[in-house]
Amino acid sequence: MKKIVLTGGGTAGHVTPNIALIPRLQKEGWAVFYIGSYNGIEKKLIEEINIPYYGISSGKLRRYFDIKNFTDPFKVTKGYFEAVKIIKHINPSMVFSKGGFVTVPVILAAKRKKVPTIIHESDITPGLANKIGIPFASKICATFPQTLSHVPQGKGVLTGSPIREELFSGIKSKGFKITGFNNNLPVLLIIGGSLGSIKINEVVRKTIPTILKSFQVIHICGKGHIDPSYTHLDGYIQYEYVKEELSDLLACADIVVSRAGSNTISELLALKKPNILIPLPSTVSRGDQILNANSFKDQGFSFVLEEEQLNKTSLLQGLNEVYYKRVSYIDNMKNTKLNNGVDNIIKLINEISSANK
Ligand SMILES: CC(=O)N[C@H]1[C@@H](OP(=O)(O)OP(=O)(O)OC[C@H]2O[C@@H](n3ccc(=O)[nH]c3=O)[C@H](O)[C@@H]2O)O[C@H](CO)[C@@H](O)[C@@H]1O
Repeated sequence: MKKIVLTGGGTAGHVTPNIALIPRLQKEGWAVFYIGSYNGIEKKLIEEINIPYYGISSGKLRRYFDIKNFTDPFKVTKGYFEAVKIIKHINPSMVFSKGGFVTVPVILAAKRKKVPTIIHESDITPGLANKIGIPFASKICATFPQTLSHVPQGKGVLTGSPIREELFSGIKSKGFKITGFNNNLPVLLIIGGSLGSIKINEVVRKTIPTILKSFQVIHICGKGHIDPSYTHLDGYIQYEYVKEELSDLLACADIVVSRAGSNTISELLALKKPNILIPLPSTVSRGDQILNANSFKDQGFSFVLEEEQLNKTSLLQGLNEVYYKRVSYIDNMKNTKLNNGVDNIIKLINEISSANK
């Protein structure tokens, strides 16, 4: 049986694309294994779907000074030796890496064991872990066409982001049943990235009495960020993180407010959900979400609100504007050439593994 190792972790955005590929890989006869960190979000998400999971030591790679810069290289080195051992044991014919720090030792170990690697880059510019991995990879899959100019010529392939199949089969009435909502007012879904967003949560809660006059609100606020003092409000429901129910919740959402993580926005585009994007600012990231958001705005898919401008007034204006123009946003999204990446990536995996026999 052909064996493939998937790797990626740190945030859900580095795991859900791998999860999207698994059913198709299995259908095509691949035995799937996963390498992630000892305790990252990937461990929970992957073990839940019964894929053999191997944890390795993982350290963060930083471009800035931090006292941990002195200890993390040892963790990464330990992770490398663990990954070499695991890859030797599994003996896969392919490694597929979705990025995140934990993937660096895995890619280096695959190189040492002469196993070809494919990397997927979801954002417009490659993150640090993928930058380190790119020279060792056979191909780099990209969500955005602009990414191809950031990778060596001949290595980049525009595949799109793999999207979990179940997201396309959400049922509106089930979403209503889960939330207790109805058809009387439109539904607004708020999702602050896989970890939530304290800033978005804060402004949403300040504005909620006014928002509730026009919308019913599903608020996915991140682990540990549910505020019990708002649970009594009619038409407002909070979740920390949503798993299989996400498809039904999205099915009943008329518009969405979101961070601009690449996977979430690819999902919103695929499901044609008019949206307001509030990208993670460049003060706390490399600015990848700002590029993602502006690219979606330029294509007429999204309304962008910068976090620096986010307050009660701008949020309410944005909601009014997007709801009022929702049909034109949906029309723009119908014309996209950015597609679900599952087919393209599976094809590439099969091609590279056959060429390497
Ligand atoms: C803080 C940070 O580092 N953010 C990065 C991270 O974002 P983050 O991990 O937030 O990534 P994305 O928005 O890309 O993906 C989140 C994934 O989790 C899923 N989900 C989320 C919430 C929930 O309750 N249930 C659920 O299933 C979404 O549907 C999506 O599939 O990776 C992205 C892809 O490289 C980058 O663009 C982001 O800049």
